[in-house]
Amino acid sequence: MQTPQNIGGVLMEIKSFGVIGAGQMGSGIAQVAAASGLQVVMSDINSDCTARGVGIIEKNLQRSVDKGKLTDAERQAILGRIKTTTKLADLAEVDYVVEAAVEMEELKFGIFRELDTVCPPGVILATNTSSIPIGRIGAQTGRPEKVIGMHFMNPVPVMKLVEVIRGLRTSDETFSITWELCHRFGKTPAEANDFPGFIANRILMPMINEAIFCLYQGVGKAEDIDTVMKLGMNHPMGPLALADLIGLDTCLAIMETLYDGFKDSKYRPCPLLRKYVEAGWLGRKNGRGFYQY
Ligand SMILES: CC(=O)CC(=O)SCCNC(=O)CCNC(=O)[C@H](O)C(C)(C)COP(=O)(O)OP(=O)(O)OC[C@H]1O[C@@H](n2cnc3c(N)ncnc32)[C@H](O)[C@@H]1OP(=O)(O)O
Ligand SMILES: NC(=O)C1=CN([C@@H]2O[C@H](COP(=O)(O)OP(=O)(O)OC[C@H]3O[C@@H](n4cnc5c(N)ncnc54)[C@H](OP(=O)(O)O)[C@@H]3O)[C@@H](O)[C@H]2O)C=CC1
Repeated sequence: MQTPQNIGGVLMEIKSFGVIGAGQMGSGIAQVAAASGLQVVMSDINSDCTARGVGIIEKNLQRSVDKGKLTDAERQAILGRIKTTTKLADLAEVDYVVEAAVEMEELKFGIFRELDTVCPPGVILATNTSSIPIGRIGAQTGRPEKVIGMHFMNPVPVMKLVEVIRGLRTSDETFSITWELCHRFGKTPAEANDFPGFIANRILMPMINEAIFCLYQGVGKAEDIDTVMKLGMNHPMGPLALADLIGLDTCLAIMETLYDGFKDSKYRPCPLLRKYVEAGWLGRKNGRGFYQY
C-alpha cells in the first residue's frame, strides 16, 4: 500500500485519541492507544461504565506486570494517559476518534451526528463497528471523507489484526493515516471494502451461527461442537465459547446486518441465538451464554 509522503507528518500531529464506549472493545482500544503514547479520553454514558472500563484496563496491565512484561512505572504511565468522561463534548480537543459503543445502527448514527458538531472538521471519526456499512455511518456527518472503519479484534490487547474499511467516500488520506496508526499501536492492518460484515464477520459469523444451528438441531452438545472445532481444526476456542466472548447480542446484531444487507437466507440468525439474547443470556459479559461463567 502506497503511503503519501505527508502522512508521517500528519501522524506525528496526532497526540490525543478519543474512544466512545468503555465496554470490552472500547477499554481495549483505549489501552493500546495509551500504551502507544497517546493521551486518551474514553467516554461512556455513565460513570459506572467508565469505571468498569478502567477496571478492565487496570486488570490487564497488572497481569502484564505480574508476568514481568511491563514495569509498574510503565503501568502507571499508561493509566496516567487515560482520562474518562460521560460527555461527548469533552472529545472536542482530541485529534482522532474511534467509536466503540454497542452494535446498534441508530445509536451509532446519533453518536456520529453529535461528533460531527463537537469535533473540529479535520478530525477523523473512525468506527469499530463489526458489520454496519461505513458509508451509511459517514452519511450522517458533513465529513464522510473522514469517516472510516477501524475494526479491532477481541481481546484487543492480544489480537494482532485491525480490519481497516473504506467507505465509498473515505479519502485516501484518511485511509493512510488510519493504516499507519494501526502500526503505531503494534497491530497489523488488513484492508476491506465496504460490504455488510466486511471480511472478518462475513466469514466468522456464519460459522458461529452454523455452530448454534448444530446445537439447536441436536447435532451435538455445546462442549462437543467446540471440541470438534478446537481439536479438529486447531481453532484456539470453539465457536460457541467464542460467541460467548464476543457477546451474543453483538453476534445477533451482526447476523441481522448480514441478513438485511444481502437479503440472502443463508445469513438468517439461528432462532436459538435470538432466544438467548431475548432471555438476557449475553455470554461472558453477564455470566451466562452457551456456558456459565
Ligand atoms: C466480533 C468481531 O467483530 C470481531 C472479533 O473480534 S471476532 C473474535 C476474534 N478473537 C478470537 O477469535 C479469539 C480466539 N481466542 C484466542 O485467540 C485465545 O483463546 C485467547 C487469546 C483469547 C486466549 O488465549 P489462551 O492461550 O487460551 O489463554 P491465555 O494463555 O490465558 O492467554 C494468552 C494471552 O492472552 C492474554 N489474554 C487472554 N484474555 C485476555 C483478555 N480478555 N484481555 C487481555 N488479554 C488477554 C493473556 O494474558 C495471555 O497473555 P501473555 O501471552 O502475555 O501471557
Ligand atoms: N465484542 C466483540 O468481540 C467485538 C465487538 N466489536 C464492536 O465494538 C462495539 C462495542 O462492542 P463491545 O465492546 O463488545 O460492547 P460492550 O457491550 O462491551 O460495550 C459497549 C459500551 O458502549 C456503551 N454505550 C451504549 N450506548 C452508548 C452511547 N450512546 N455512548 C457511549 N457509549 C455507549 C455501553 O454502555 P451500557 O453497558 O450501559 O449499554 C457499553 O459500556 C460494537 O460496535 C461491536 O460490534 C468489534 C470487534 C469485536
